Amino acid sequence: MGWRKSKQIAAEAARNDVHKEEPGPAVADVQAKPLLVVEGVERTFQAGGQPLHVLKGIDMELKPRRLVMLRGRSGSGKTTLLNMIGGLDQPSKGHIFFNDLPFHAMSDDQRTKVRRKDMGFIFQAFALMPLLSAYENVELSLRMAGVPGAEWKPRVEHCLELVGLAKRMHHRPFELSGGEQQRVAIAKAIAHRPSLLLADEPTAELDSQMAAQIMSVFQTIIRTEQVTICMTTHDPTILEVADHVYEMVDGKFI
Ligand SMILES: Nc1ncnc2c1ncn2[C@@H]1O[C@H](COP(=O)(O)OP(=O)(O)OP(=O)(O)O)[C@@H](O)[C@H]1O
Repeated sequence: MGWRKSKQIAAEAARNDVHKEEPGPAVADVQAKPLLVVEGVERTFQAGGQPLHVLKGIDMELKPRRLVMLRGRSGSGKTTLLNMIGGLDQPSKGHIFFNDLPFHAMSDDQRTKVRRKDMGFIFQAFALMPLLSAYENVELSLRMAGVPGAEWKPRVEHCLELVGLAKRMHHRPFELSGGEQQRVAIAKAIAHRPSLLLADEPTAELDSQMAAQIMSVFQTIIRTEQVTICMTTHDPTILEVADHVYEMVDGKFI
């Protein structure tokens, strides 16, 4: 359901349905506290001795269990913003709150701890270990997240099933298609149960059919794993599955 649509339904329910004791899911969803808040964020780099203003005052929020897309031309600042949301970089000005934690004021180490526990990342190039099977790749991320060994097997199998690769879990990346490799990367990114998944152009290397499969997997994991997804894209054909699209032009949303 689109963001606007769920908002409309929530407003209507609030107006008409005064007898209901419990709010319906749409109402609960709209009222949910944001997982992430970005306020007046600016980012300036020094390039060739000159300041380069890449982000020029960004405000946004990510509500739980939403699929949010950042769209914009190459160089408009999407990756810079995604890095900031993921705590990989800090704003020159403005505030970022993740789960109420002030990312803009925290040290690298503090942000790294939060990121390892509560965030997952997916990139354009699938970032898998080439000599490890799909299973071993996902298991590795649990090992690195410090998840107890007894939980690995059921969790790895569950995540690979969720992305539709139960039958291919012992294949290595070169034995899988690009779309399948990206699905392993998704299983790897969600294995430690993050609340936020950040994806930088996750469909850029894929044909339209594989891209549609990735978007369908994203919709599944939002529902079943209660994750929020924020992704960048150039691809106009996948925008329709987004709950909300932020359009970026030259470091600002329009
Ligand atoms: N560390 C840095 N130092 C200097 N300039 C940078 C740095 N990181 C990004 N930039 C510049 O900021 C601008 C925005 O880059 P960014 O990667 O955020 O754009 P984008 O919208 O993600 O582009 P694409 O779609 O091509 O990935 C570019 O002009 C880039 O060269």
